[in-house]
Amino acid sequence: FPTGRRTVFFRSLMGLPTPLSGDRKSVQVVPNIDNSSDDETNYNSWLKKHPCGLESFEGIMKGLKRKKIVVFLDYDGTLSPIVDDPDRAFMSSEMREAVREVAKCFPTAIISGRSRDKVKEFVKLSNVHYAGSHGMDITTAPTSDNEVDAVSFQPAKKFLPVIQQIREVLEEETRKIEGAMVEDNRFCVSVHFRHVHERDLDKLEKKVETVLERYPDFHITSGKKVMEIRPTINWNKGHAMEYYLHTLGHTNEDDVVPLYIGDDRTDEDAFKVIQMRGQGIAILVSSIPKNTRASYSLKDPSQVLAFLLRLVRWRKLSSSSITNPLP
Ligand SMILES: O=P(O)(O)OC[C@H]1O[C@H](O[C@H]2O[C@H](CO)[C@@H](O)[C@H](O)[C@H]2O)[C@H](O)[C@@H](O)[C@@H]1O
Repeated sequence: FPTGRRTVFFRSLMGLPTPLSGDRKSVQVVPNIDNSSDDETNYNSWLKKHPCGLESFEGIMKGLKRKKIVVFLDYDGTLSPIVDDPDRAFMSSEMREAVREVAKCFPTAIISGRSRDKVKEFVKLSNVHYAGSHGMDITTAPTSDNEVDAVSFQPAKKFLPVIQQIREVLEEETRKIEGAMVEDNRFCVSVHFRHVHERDLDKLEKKVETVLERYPDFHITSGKKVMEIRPTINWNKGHAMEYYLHTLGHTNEDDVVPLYIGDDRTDEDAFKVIQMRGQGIAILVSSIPKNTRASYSLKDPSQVLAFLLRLVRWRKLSSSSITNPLP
């Protein structure tokens, strides 16, 4: 990176304000001035470019009655609100029921940065497909009660022993930085800094960078107050989405419409795939303006819930109107 870009990159990585900084809960390094009316104006003008998925629902679904919709959902920040403790990012029972119903109507996959086991433990549904580690650990749902998830693709499998080694080194190196937390996401590792004091952020960043110098096959991506260490392979959430479309038998079909809802930078890879396909619905979950490839937006997980419920209602009404067309 040239120095300027590098600074912007690391500032964004550390959650510090940048020209594109997205997370409202970023560390406050500027005086606390009340900018709420500016914020609202900016959000409203951003909404014109990325209209609310609820308000645009009819327009989005127009002409899709006979199409095969395949639903993809991110977990943190989409199905569950962002909370302080990653181990307590539970989804509500209403959300669980809504996802269960969605999955009865459409093939549905959850693609998360978490380890697959952990996200499944949170979601607790057997009728959805799960992909953990940002799509690097893909399974398909059982087709009968006595089956288990079938592991279908793990493109980073050969890195597994090294990833576990990196996790141990990071745990050791960051142990003395108060608030830092290392999370094992199986094919990737998260270093959380939500609770790290601002004065220690640089130190943490340098420690993680120094560790990674020893592992040239790995790189860091950034999420919400988290550094994600992952193997450098050409595989992301967008590839995972395409993999599912292929596995579910929807390759090259013109009438297949992927619908992806996600809140984070890693979800942009899936939005990009949808944009390139020229068919599909990409929805960003955000309560602040963000640079995104998604066409639509939802403010927070409560709007995601409302959208999913509406989707189920729409499917039920549209299938009855297809089976029993009006005279
Ligand atoms: O792809 P996702 O399912 O969105 O996973 C991305 C990361 O999500 C989790 O961290 C984020 O949510 C936590 C709980 O709300 C929050 O405390 C943390 O600050 C956020 O970054 C998860 O813990 C990470 O491992 C995932 O990489």
